[in-house]
Amino acid sequence: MTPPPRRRSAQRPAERARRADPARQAAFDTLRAVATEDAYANLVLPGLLRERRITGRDAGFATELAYGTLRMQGLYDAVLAECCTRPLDELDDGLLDALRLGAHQLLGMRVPPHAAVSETVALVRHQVGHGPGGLANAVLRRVGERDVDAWVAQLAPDAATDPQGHLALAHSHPLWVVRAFREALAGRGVPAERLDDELADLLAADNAAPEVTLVARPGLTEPEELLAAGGTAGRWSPYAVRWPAGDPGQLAAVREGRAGVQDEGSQLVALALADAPLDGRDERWLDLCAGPGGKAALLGALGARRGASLTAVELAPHRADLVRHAVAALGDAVDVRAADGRALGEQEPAAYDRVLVDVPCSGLGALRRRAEARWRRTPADLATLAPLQRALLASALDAVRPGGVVAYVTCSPHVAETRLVVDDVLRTRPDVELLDAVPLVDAPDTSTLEGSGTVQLWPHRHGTDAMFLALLRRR
Ligand SMILES: C[S@@+](CC[C@H](N)C(=O)[O-])C[C@H]1O[C@@H](n2cnc3c(N)ncnc32)[C@H](O)[C@@H]1O
Repeated sequence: MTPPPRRRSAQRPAERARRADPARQAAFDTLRAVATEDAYANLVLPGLLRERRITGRDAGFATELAYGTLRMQGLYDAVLAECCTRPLDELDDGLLDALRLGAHQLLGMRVPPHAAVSETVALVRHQVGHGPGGLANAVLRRVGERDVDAWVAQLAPDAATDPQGHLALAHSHPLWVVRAFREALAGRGVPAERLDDELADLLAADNAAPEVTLVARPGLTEPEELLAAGGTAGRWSPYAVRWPAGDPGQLAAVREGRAGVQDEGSQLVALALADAPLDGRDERWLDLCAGPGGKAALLGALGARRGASLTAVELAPHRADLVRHAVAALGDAVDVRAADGRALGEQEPAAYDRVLVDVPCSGLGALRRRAEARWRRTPADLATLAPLQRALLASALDAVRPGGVVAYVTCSPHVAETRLVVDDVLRTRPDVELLDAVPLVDAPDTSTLEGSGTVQLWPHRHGTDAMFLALLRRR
């Protein structure tokens, strides 16, 4: 992708400093694309690394620098504001991004302070100008006077009187997200005296780089093939293999669609739907929100082994293409359609035996994967998503036959997207009952709430995304 245009102050060429090193430059360009093009860092950076042939340790450095800086931006901005004589919103945008990168090298990575400062100053001089280079030098020297714990102690609200405000700054999450997570943990039965500790663990897990997990699609390959290539066994899913390092796209099984990259939480919810007890016919499965197709590929593979076909519906045509790609190795066992899932229940009432409705959601359960997401999402998103989630679930329930099972899934633990949606449907549809999903998910502590029947996975407990699952049966 093309890096965003660079703003440069007028100066003679002789004053231009040496180029920044390629890894820092790639991280900087990623931050600029996120800010100016609404881009996703996890899509931009790998492209830049490939294009510029940045590999190995340098690629690892650029990745940690870009993603870590984006995650920790809330904390770093507070530190930078303290160290800068001018308000941050008056700074050149590129300068501010470079300062954030410098702060992460000083406070979040083991970069020697002199290198963190001098390389960032070189980046600023090259990208922004000579004068701002001086400012960057002064600000970063002040940032480096304390370590991250000392900065948190100085700048965060008092943990005793404002525990959530403290955690929000210390773990660099927006306060509304911290509050939503706390409510979600409390709603899952975490006792009051443990809430803030568990909340801190959850926020910390969001700031750690997630490991790559593969799925060996049943019938197409075995986990052994991936283990022999260097993976280690997954924790919960029998099809999961943890991939330690390197590009899994280089594996033949992944290239050929016999395996894929998939979080273990996503595998577990698809497996729970496939394993849910069912009387009678079990031949027609449906995935109502299929793009980009990870769960469709696993369900399609599981179904094919049992003689069931899968229909995969996705609204966005380009995402329907991604689903086609993901399920290509399954041949005609999966029928992919670009269509509005909200209409399907009316178009094909009571036609399916098992239905997955993995609704569009805030993604608050996958913040560790999308470094910038926490700063983009707002509480207003939940209001937009709520009617869509309810309409898709209603359509899924209409599309399933009496006796059939619907899995309502979100990649968010927010009560508005999980419990409230399920409570509403159980209140308004007497033809729907909640099944106990907990025994169908082979992982511990998915519900500390006795008898809730729904499953909540957590990054800090399970190492998965915070997936939510409710299994509903049409009576
Ligand atoms: C959470 S994602 C699904 C992830 C997918 N199950 C997987 O495992 O790869 C939700 C998907 O629903 C799609 N979507 C949104 N509105 C839809 C609608 N009305 N009908 C069908 N799909 C929709 C989005 O484009 C998005 O691809």
